[in-house]
Amino acid sequence: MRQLTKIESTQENRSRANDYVHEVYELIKKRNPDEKEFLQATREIFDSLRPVFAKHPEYIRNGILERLTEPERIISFRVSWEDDQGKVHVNRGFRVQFNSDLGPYKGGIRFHPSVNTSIMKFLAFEQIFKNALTGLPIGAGKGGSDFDPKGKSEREIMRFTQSFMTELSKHIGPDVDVPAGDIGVGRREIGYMFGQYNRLKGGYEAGVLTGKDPNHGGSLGRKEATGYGTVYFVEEMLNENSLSFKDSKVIVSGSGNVSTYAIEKALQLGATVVACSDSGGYIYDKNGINLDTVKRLKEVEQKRISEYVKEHPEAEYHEDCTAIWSIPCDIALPCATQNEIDEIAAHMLIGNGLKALGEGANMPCTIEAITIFMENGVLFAPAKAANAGGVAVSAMEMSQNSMRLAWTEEEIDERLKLVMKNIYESCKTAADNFGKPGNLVMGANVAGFLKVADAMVAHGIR
Ligand SMILES: NC(=O)c1ccc[n+]([C@@H]2O[C@H](COP(=O)([O-])OP(=O)(O)OC[C@H]3O[C@@H](n4cnc5c(N)ncnc54)[C@H](O)[C@@H]3O)[C@@H](O)[C@H]2O)c1
Repeated sequence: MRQLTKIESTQENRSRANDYVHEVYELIKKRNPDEKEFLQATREIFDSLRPVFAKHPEYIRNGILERLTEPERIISFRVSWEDDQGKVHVNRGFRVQFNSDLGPYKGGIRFHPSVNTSIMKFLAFEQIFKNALTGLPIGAGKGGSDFDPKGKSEREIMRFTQSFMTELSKHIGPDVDVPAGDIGVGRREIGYMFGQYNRLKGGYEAGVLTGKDPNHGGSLGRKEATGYGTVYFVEEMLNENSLSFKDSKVIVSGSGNVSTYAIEKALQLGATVVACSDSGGYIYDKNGINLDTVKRLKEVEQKRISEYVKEHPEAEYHEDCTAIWSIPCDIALPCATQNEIDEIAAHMLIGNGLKALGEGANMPCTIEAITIFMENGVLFAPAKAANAGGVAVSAMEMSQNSMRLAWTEEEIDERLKLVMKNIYESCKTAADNFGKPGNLVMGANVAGFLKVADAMVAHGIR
């Protein structure tokens, strides 16, 4: 009889959890009908959380999901600036301060014409779980502008960035909100933002931004952290399954910050990277691409990846960047942008023998593509976990700034490796505990959620 009551109550909890998740998702859809990327990000998380609510009804009582999916604050502002010809332009700036239960808001700034409220919200929402997974004291935010840096002069970029920071500076601070870079925002833009912030505040607040130049308050190893961290995480996953990067054929999309250092680490671990891309197209070299050339073209000369074949005629250039996924490989590392791998790309990769995929970019695979990978036994490292190395080293930069000291590159790399290993273990354990062994998508969502949900319960309803 007692046994029966227990089973009934378990079933009751399960159905209450399903109803709760369904109701909250319907509410979010109704409230944000046009935000397709944000809805995609929430749906992907919600699917993982049903067993958590069945086991922990206290999260339902505390309205965790309703609160967790509504940003604490969204700031939207005008950014006016003058081009080199004296013409006035107006862009829109954003900062989404999503959740501060684990620390000051933390997350990058993106400059890209596609930036809108939905993209900012999806990125800031994902950041909640990612930052929680690092185990470091950071909340979650994201910001940016629909400004397109492509084709702009150095001075135009500086004027725009200063104008952007003039407004943003009212809403951030070392203990409030600490932005970093993302697409279109690298060390140069962070430098201009940092200069403008300090000018406006009349002081030197080293901890207000991360991703700074290591010669001026930045951390060694930050530039490399996301790409290296992704490869460290994927290597953990491969080793667990008696595989490794050594002698593997790898494709990395993009040729920006994350891609470059994912390529570098994969090469160091003995892989051959046969292709990379930019938004114009991709290069393919069956013998392995030359990273020095990619770095010079992208980091120094700011040129298109198509220029690569002028120096390496043995390589091929193709204009459609999405066709990069038609090249056979053992490991795919999408490191460019959201939704770059859909069902068609997933089927092509699997047909060509893909064994593992690590998401270096944020949400690079559609939900349908993820399902296809999992159903076909591809080892899958989700972005929230795999690309958390960047924000982890950003948090280390905050620590160094507070202590007014600098750790060595070796110290940072050791800490990064440890963080990525711990994230892998937390994801694996959470997946085991909630009945989906080996499912790192579920593991990452659940492990990140538990950390932030417990803090939200502890901090009361607000
Ligand atoms: N920079 C970080 O520390 C960090 C941390 C975590 C996650 N991310 C995520 O990683 C991704 C890349 O960020 P980044 O900092 O390297 O930006 P970046 O601007 O340095 O590089 C982006 C690269 O992607 C290319 N690209 C853009 N759209 C493309 C497309 N449709 N197909 C192929 N290539 C395309 C660009 O040409 C560029 O080479 C983003 O999703 C970002 O949110 C970045």
